[in-house]
Amino acid sequence: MGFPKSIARLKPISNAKSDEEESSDSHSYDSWLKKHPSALDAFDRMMSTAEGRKIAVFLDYDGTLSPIVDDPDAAFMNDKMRSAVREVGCCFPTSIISGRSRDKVYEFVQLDNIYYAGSHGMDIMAPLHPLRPKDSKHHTRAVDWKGNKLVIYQPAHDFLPEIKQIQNSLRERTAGIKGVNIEDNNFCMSVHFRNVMQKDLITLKEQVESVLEEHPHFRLTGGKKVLELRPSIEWDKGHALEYLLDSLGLANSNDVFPIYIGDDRSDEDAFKVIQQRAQGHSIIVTSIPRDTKASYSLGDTSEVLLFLERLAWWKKKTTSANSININGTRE
Ligand SMILES: O=P(O)(O)OC[C@H]1O[C@H](O[C@H]2O[C@H](CO)[C@@H](O)[C@H](O)[C@H]2O)[C@H](O)[C@@H](O)[C@@H]1O
Repeated sequence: MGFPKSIARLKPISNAKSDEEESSDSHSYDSWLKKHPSALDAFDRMMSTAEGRKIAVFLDYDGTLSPIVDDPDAAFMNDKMRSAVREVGCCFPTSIISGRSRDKVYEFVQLDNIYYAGSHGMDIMAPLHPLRPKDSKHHTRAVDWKGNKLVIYQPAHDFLPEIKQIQNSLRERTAGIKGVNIEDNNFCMSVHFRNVMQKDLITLKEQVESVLEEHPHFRLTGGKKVLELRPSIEWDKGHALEYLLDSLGLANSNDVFPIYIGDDRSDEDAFKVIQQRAQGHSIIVTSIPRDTKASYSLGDTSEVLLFLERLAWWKKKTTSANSININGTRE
C-alpha cells in the first residue's frame, strides 16, 4: 500500500531539518526580510493602515508566546509576556489559536480577558452569537466566571472515540522508541520526535504511518519536530479565525482589521485567510528565511513581546489623542 498523500507531502523526518533549524546565511535572511519586513521596524506604517478600524488580535502559543523547548509540558510563558497579552486583551478582542488542547493552553496562559481555540481551531470557546440552524451542530453553551454567555464549538466532536483509539495504538506501537512523546491535544494528537535518536526516526515514521493507514478519515500534518494526526475535516486555524471574527460580530464588517502572529506551518492557514481578505496583518515568527504567506516577521518571542507592548501603547496613544477635542482640551 502506498503512503497516504498527506504523508507523502511531509518531508522525511529522518533527514529533514525542522523548521527552526534550517541553515541560512545572513545574506539570504536579509533578502527574505525585504519581502517580510520586521513588524517592529514597519510598526508605524503597519498601524497607519489599521487606524480607525476594528482591530482583532490572534496569537499562536508555542514558538510565539513561549519559546520552543525540549519538553512540551515545560513551554511556559513568562510573566512579561502574560502581562503584554493581558494589556493587548484590554485594548482589542484577542484570541489564542493553538494546536494544544484548549485546557492546556489556558493552563499556560491563565488570562480571562481573551478567547481560546485549541486543537488547531477544532475547539473554540467564543462569545455567544446567533447560530444559523445549519451551524448549530457541535455547539454547546457555556458561561464564563463573570457570567458572560459563551459558546463552545467542536466541529470534530464525532471523531472523539476514534481519536482515543488512535492514541492508544500510537502509544502501543511507539512504546519501544526512546524519546517519543505523544501529546493528547483533545481533537488532535502530537507525536513529538525532538528527543528521538536519529537512528529511530524511520521506525517511528513507519509506526505512525501504520496507524494512520487504519484510520482513513484522519490526516497527518507536521510542525516543529512533531507529527500531528487530526480528523480530515475542512477546518483549520484559518476557519477558526473566521469563526471568531463572526462570533465577535466582526465578520461582515469592512473595517475589521485582524492581526495574526504565529510561527509554525499550521499558522499558514490563518495567514492565507488574511491574505484573501486583503485586510489585516499577518506576522510570522522566525529567525530564518521561510516560505510563508505572512507579510511581516518577528525574529523570536522577545520580539513578539516588544510588538505586543507597542501595540497596546499605540492603542492608548491613539485613543487619548482622539479624545482631545477641537479646542485642544481633553473630552
Ligand atoms: O499551534 P501551537 O500553539 O504553536 O502548537 C503547535 C504545537 O506546539 C507544541 O509543540 C512545539 O513546542 C514544543 C514546546 O516548545 C516543542 O517541544 C515541540 O517540538 C514543538 O513542536 C505542542 O506541544 C504541540 O502539541 C502543538 O501541536
